[in-house]
Amino acid sequence: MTRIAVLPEGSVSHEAVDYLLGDQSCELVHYQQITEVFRSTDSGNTDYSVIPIENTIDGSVSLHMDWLVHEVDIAMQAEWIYPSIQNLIGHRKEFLDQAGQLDLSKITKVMSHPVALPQCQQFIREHMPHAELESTGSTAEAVKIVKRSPGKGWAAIGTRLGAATHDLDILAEGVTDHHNNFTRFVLIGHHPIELQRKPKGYRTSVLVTLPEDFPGALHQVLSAFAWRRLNLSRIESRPTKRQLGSYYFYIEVMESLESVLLTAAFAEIEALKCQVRILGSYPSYAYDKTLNSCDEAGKSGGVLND
Ligand SMILES: O=C(O)C(=O)Cc1ccccc1
Repeated sequence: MTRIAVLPEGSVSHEAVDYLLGDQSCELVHYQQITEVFRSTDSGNTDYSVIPIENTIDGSVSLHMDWLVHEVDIAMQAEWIYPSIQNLIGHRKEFLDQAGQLDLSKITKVMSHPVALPQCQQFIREHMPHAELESTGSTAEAVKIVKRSPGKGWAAIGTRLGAATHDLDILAEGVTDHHNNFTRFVLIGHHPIELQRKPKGYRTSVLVTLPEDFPGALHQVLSAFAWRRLNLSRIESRPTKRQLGSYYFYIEVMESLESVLLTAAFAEIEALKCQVRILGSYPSYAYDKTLNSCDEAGKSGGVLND
């Protein structure tokens, strides 16, 4: 059976891969840290890894992008987006006032994944301005730590599945500051994956490194796509880590590598003496909330007082 490495049970990544797979059965292998998720497919222990790479509010997940580029050589085989509708989770009875109402200002520490905390900044500032913030390897790990530490006034930001997995209370739901909050995930592996779901299109991700001392090089790279009417969905510069001021460009094109237009564009870019490294050419799946049993969208956010 296909084995897929993913962050712990109850993490956003776990919900997201469940959603992508639907009824398709695969064995999920859970790891505490994203570096272990990467290594697992790199060493052949699993066939694929689930990696969150971009978020509506926080932008690129730089650590994960850097691992994809510098630490492993594993192709992107699918991408999809999934909503991050986070919840505040804790031991409810710790935060009740004398009237039996939930008082979130009693919370002393909020723990979560570093991508989830910035998504809920305003909510945290408004309801628990004095709480300390602490990053964990995943939202699910934060829930687990809170579960094991009753009486300390700690709370976690995490998923419904995380609260259910660790049998902890949801204190407030939909606590992200912007409700149109999605995360883009990629499935990386050494072979294409057959999914039952129908893709909405194809994408190709590529790294382009410009030659030194070449005025207008980026302009010419972009022209190779533009005049062929190839749409780009993302472009980002990242340090090569070789010397200060040296960057590569991560570019996503909304086209499959089977397109002759795209291969011609890459040939043109290489003729400009740029280095082209293809990270993957893969199907892209749209989000359809009618297919999602975990979906909390549509619920009004707020503190749960009953
Ligand atoms: O920590 C998790 O649950 C993850 O899967 C990483 C993450 C965190 C926040 C938004 C999307 C993914």
